[in-house]
Amino acid sequence: MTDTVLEVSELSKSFRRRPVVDQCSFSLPRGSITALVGSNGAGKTTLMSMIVGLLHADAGEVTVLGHSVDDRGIAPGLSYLAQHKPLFARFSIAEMLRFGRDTNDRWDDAYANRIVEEAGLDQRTKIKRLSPGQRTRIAIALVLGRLPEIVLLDEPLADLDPVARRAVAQLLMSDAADRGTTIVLSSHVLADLVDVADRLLLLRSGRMQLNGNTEDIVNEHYVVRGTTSAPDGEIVGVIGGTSVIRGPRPDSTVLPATLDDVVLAHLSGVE
Ligand SMILES: Nc1ncnc2c1ncn2[C@@H]1O[C@H](COP(=O)(O)OP(=O)(O)OP(=O)(O)O)[C@@H](O)[C@H]1O
Repeated sequence: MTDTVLEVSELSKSFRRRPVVDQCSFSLPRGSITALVGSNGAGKTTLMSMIVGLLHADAGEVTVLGHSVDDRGIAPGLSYLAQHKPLFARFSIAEMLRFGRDTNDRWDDAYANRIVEEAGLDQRTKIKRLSPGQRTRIAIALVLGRLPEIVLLDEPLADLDPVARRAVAQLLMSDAADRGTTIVLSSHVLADLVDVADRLLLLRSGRMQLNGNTEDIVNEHYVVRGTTSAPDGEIVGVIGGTSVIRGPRPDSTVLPATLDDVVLAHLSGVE
C-alpha cells in the first residue's frame, strides 16, 4: 500500500475575487520528489503557503502526515523554504547553524555541518557576505538539518550555478532515498528539476493541469507535425508547428513526446 504523506483536496484561493489557486487536488507518496512547475504568477507560492499553513485557504483541505492543516503555522514534520530564503544577515554561518540547533527539537548537527562543508564554505563567514547561491546552500542545510519528513522548497535552485545545482539536486535525491523524505520543489523552469523529480505537478493559471508520475505523464502524450487533427486524443498545445496530443500513441511511427514537449505544450495551450 502506498504511504501517502501529503494530501491536498479541492484547495482554492482568490485574491480580490480573482482565483489564484483553483480547486487543486493531489496526493504525494512518502519518499517522492515532486516538481511543482508553472509560469510566473501561476500560483505556486500561494499553493505552497496554504500547504504549510501560512495562508488560509478559501476552500478545500490539506492533510499532512495524517493531520489536517489549519492556519496556525507549519505542521510538525514539515519544513518549508520560502523563495526569499530567510537567514540572519549579521550572523556567521556557524551562528546560523547554532540557531538551527537551538531552535529545533529534532536536529542533526553533523548532517547540517556536512552540507555546509560540502559547499566549501568557511563557517566564520557572515551570511551578508555570501552570494545568493551560497545562501541557498545554508538555507538548505538548515531545512534538512531538522530531519523533516516533508520538505517544500520554493524555487530553491534558481540562484545556483550548474555545478551547485547538481550538488543540491544530488543532496535532495540522497535525502529522499536514504531517509524517505518527501520533497516538493517549485520552479518556473522544468529544466531545473527534470533530473531530480519523479513526479510532476503542473499549474496553469491556478489549475492543476498535470499531476502524476513523470514517466506516466510522458507516456500519455505523443507529438505530430502540424495542427490539423488529433485522431486519438486532444491537442493540448502547439510548439513550433508540432502538436502535442494527450491520448494513446496510435502506432510506433508516431513520435513519442518528451517531458519538455508535454510541459511546454500544457503551459502554452492551444490558441
Ligand atoms: N497577497 C496577495 N494579494 C494579492 N495578490 C496576490 C497575493 N499573493 C499573490 N498574489 C497574486 O497571485 C498570483 C499568483 O502568485 P504566486 O506568487 O502564487 O505565483 P508563483 O507561481 O509562485 O509565481 P513566481 O514563479 O513568479 O514566483 C499572482 O498574480 C500574484 O500577483
